[in-house]
Amino acid sequence: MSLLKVNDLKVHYPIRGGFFRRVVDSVRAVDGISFELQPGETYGLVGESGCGKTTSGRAIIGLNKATSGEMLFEGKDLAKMRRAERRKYTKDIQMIFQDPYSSLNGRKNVLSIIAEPLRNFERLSAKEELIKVQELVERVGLSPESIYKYPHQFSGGQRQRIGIARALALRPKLIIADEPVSALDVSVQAQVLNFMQEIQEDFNLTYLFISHDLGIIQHMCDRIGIMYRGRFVEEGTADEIYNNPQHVYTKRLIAAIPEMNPEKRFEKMHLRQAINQEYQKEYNTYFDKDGRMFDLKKLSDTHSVAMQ
Ligand SMILES: Nc1ncnc2c1ncn2[C@@H]1O[C@H](COP(=O)(O)OP(=O)(O)OP(=O)(O)O)[C@@H](O)[C@H]1O
Repeated sequence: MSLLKVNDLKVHYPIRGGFFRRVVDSVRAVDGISFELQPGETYGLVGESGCGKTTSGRAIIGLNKATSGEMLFEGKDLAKMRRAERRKYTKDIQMIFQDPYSSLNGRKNVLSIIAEPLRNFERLSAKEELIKVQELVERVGLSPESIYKYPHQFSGGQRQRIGIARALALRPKLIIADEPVSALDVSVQAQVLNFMQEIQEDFNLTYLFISHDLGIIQHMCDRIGIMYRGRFVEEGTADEIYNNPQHVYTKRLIAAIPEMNPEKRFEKMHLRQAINQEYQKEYNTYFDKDGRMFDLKKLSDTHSVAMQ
């Protein structure tokens, strides 16, 4: 059984207007996406800013309400659960946020920050709690004395490690990582990503990895869903997406990855021009007469694309 099965998920934000602030329209942030996460895999959600990646992650963890659709976690629909029932799953699904500084309470020391989820869910004595927090802090590569320090006393990479320790405290099954390294220096990004891969094995974690950066997604993910305006345009294994992209939008995203090798830059510029021409010439293959994406069509067991 898949760990998480998302079925036709929609999240629409109401737009209110007029004197009575009535709902006059809605933003279709997520407009019918479906995907599954298998235990132990890393699934990447990728797309440009505003395509609905964060909203999808927040709906799964319960920070945004789903307008419709299913989110089956180990077969149980999170979307239909009441608050109290859903709380049980808070232990199993945790989130790591983009900006480790604003997601950690600056007035609390590391001990309180990491102990907070434990206090909410486990009845530990002060000593047991201290031991557990110390183990977690060491596991994420920080010194034992770190627990008495405050977030501003750490570097960005270290703060993200504190966020990870906090997410790990309840031994979750699924971690939703929303742009976990975008706020970090490039030199630190690789360290944090490699560390996330290391703990994935140790803690048996499944990741839903959200990023606009295809380079990072390629490094981290087994399978990838490409989002565009609240919908999927393509889904496949990392290899299928990178080496055999089918949708013009996926091709565009891949061609936009900066080329480090100066000899290949010219080649890449030509590729981008060719894709732009394809976009104009073949528009009807990818979008219907109202400019909407088609539904995903299966090309193989693992590869699907939204084409006519
Ligand atoms: N609370 C909200 N109320 C109204 N519209 C919202 C709200 N949050 C997000 N949106 C809109 O929903 C759409 C999707 O936003 P979302 O943040 O999920 O995208 P994203 O792909 O994660 O982008 P980014 O990488 O910039 O965070 C955008 O058009 C955004 O403006």
